[in-house]
Amino acid sequence: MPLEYTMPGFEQAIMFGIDLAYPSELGAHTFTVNRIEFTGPLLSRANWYQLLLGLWVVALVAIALRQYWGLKRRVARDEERLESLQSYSQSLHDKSEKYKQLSMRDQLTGVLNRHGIAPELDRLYPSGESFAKLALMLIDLDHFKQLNDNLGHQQGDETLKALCTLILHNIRAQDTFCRWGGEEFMLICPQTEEQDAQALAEKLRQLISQTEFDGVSDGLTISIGITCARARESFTETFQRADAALYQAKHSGRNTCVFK
Ligand SMILES: Nc1nc2c(ncn2[C@@H]2O[C@H](COP(=O)(O)OP(=O)(O)OP(=O)(O)O)[C@@H](O)[C@H]2O)c(=O)[nH]1
Repeated sequence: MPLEYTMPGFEQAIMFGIDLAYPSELGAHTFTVNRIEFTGPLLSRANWYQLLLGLWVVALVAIALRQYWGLKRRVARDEERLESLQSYSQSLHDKSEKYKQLSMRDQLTGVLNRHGIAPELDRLYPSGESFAKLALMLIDLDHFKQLNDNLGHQQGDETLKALCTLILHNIRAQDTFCRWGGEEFMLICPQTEEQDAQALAEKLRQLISQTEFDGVSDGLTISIGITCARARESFTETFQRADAALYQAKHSGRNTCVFK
């Protein structure tokens, strides 16, 4: 051992003795160290095992914690993604509802269009045949082309809107009113007999002819073709009868109601 390490009070010094079994002569000697053994109360086999076990447990806990935090982060990320997908799907659903509603309504007057009345027709004609009493009316403005020509298309539009508002305020909640096309409208009245249908049509006809529409000085009239659905007939058959009734109303001078 180098001399400086043997100084008393030097903390890093390790001292070991060499027990020579036989006296050796003075001079240079070569020694072989076969084994170094550390001893002491802290270096017992049990302590080593405890230390290894402790390290092993610490390593296991560290791995488990790492997995746990990783999993937690992934779950939080997935939840965030799920939330954004849900809100995206909700906005798509809202938009599709909005477009569905728009596609069912006439843009000018806001009443149902042909597409919009289809669910009501499906309800009243299940499997394509009527099964309940109902009245169907076709309402057509008289000489509307003339009104357009004289007062302009814009005035024609305003008149159509006012007409729809007036009719909507004078039918029952269960009746369905729609714009069938151009200046022709359809009114479906469920659970309605011939007499009641005719009375309602006449009430509407009179109401329109007595109303002063803004900007229309000559007055406005309508013709109405009315019919009631017969048992087990198709919508087309009912419609054709109402159309024939309307044709007859037009040809008998307009501003009139005809039942067929
Ligand atoms: N302003 C306006 N006019 C429309 C609209 N849709 C259809 N029309 C017009 O309605 C008129 C319908 O003309 P016709 O089919 O000859 O009917 P009419 O003049 O009312 O004659 P009758 O039905 O026989 O009494 C046409 O001039 C169309 O341009 C609309 O949305 N706005």
